[in-house]
Amino acid sequence: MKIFVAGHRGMVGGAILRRLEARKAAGEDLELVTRTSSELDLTSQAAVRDFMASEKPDQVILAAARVGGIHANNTYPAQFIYENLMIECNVIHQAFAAGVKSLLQLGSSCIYPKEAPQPMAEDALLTGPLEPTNEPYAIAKIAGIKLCESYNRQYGVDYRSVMPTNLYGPGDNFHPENSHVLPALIRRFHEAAQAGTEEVMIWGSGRPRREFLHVDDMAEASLYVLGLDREIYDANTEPMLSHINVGTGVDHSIMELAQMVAKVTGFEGRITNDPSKPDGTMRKLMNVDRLADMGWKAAIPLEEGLASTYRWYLDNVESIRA
Ligand SMILES: NC(=O)C1=CN([C@@H]2O[C@H](COP(=O)(O)OP(=O)(O)OC[C@H]3O[C@@H](n4cnc5c(N)ncnc54)[C@H](OP(=O)(O)O)[C@@H]3O)[C@@H](O)[C@H]2O)C=CC1
Ligand SMILES: C[C@H]1O[C@H](OP(=O)(O)OP(=O)(O)OC[C@H]2O[C@@H](n3cnc4c(=O)[nH]c(N)nc43)[C@H](O)[C@@H]2O)[C@@H](O)[C@@H](O)C1=O
Repeated sequence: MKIFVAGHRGMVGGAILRRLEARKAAGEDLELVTRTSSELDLTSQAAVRDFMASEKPDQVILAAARVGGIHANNTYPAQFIYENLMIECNVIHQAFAAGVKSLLQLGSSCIYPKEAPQPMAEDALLTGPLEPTNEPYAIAKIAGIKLCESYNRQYGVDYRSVMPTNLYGPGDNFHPENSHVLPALIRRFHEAAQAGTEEVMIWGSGRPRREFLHVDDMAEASLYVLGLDREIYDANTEPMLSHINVGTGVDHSIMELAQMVAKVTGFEGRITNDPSKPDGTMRKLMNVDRLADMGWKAAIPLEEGLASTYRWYLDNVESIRA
């Protein structure tokens, strides 16, 4: 089985690759193909066509994307919609053209309407307006679902989509502005604890609620969904609804998260709010019943994942990106 993991240097692609490498080391007959973005720019149609035509993988895992937190999405909307649409169109179409029968792509919980009923089930897709801070990214991710659905319908291939909640873990992006909240707070609280600062500011009101899934759970869920028998998959995905939520089913307010990060990093000062920064969606808790019915549940509790991610951050603080 020859598998192309697109985005293997990223947080999710890296975790998926580690799992596949472990399976290969345990004796599974796997050939793993990877390319960095400088070796293969997935926004280039010609480059992706030539790559797929020459490599002809059996399976493709699409974990490459333009990714970032609320500020990055709000500041670079053109890059978020353009690059993600191009990557999805090129990888999905050229995989099909090269005869790839099985593909898994990653979307995001931001595909659901801003006011979707909580917890958000898969059938909430396209039932209302999106959250403005990440609408361009969400539109691209919805297009990815529809691409897979359409190729499945017209050509009978097996292209599946998973919709992760907010992810965190080793290999995350700790950039002070462009990252997601959890790595941003690890860095900010760590630096404040080291410097003996009395106050740490968190963006927005602290009231929005988010669901956090460890990337190792996400990698396991991705390979689980990809490996499911067609009958089990079909039995759990209605016709025309080819995506599956991946989360924990539990959420926390941003202030609760900040208090947890303060504890882990040893910060003992005050936590204050910066109301000039956007809250974004107030709540986006996933309904994860469908994946539970298929037999998969998240295993890493947030407290444990936070502590191990902080240890990873300490071990890698000199070399992490940003
Ligand atoms: N992080 C999160 O909280 C969430 C992530 N997701 C989704 O999960 C997937 C993976 O995200 P994550 O691992 O966090 O993202 P990262 O930013 O950690 O990694 C993304 C990877 O995509 C690759 N990439 C980006 N642009 C290109 C390009 N033009 N050509 C080739 N490769 C490219 C990069 O490769 P290189 O390093 O070689 O430049 C990078 O390693 C994405 O689809 C994302 O939307 C969904 C929900 C939440
Ligand atoms: C995964 C998901 O990620 C993005 O959506 P988001 O969930 O809103 O992302 P976020 O992690 O950046 O913020 C979560 C909450 O936390 C608050 N917050 C506090 N302090 C910091 C802070 O220091 N940094 C950040 N980034 N947020 C902070 C912040 O104001 C917000 O209320 C999407 O654009 C889209 O890309 C997507 O799919």
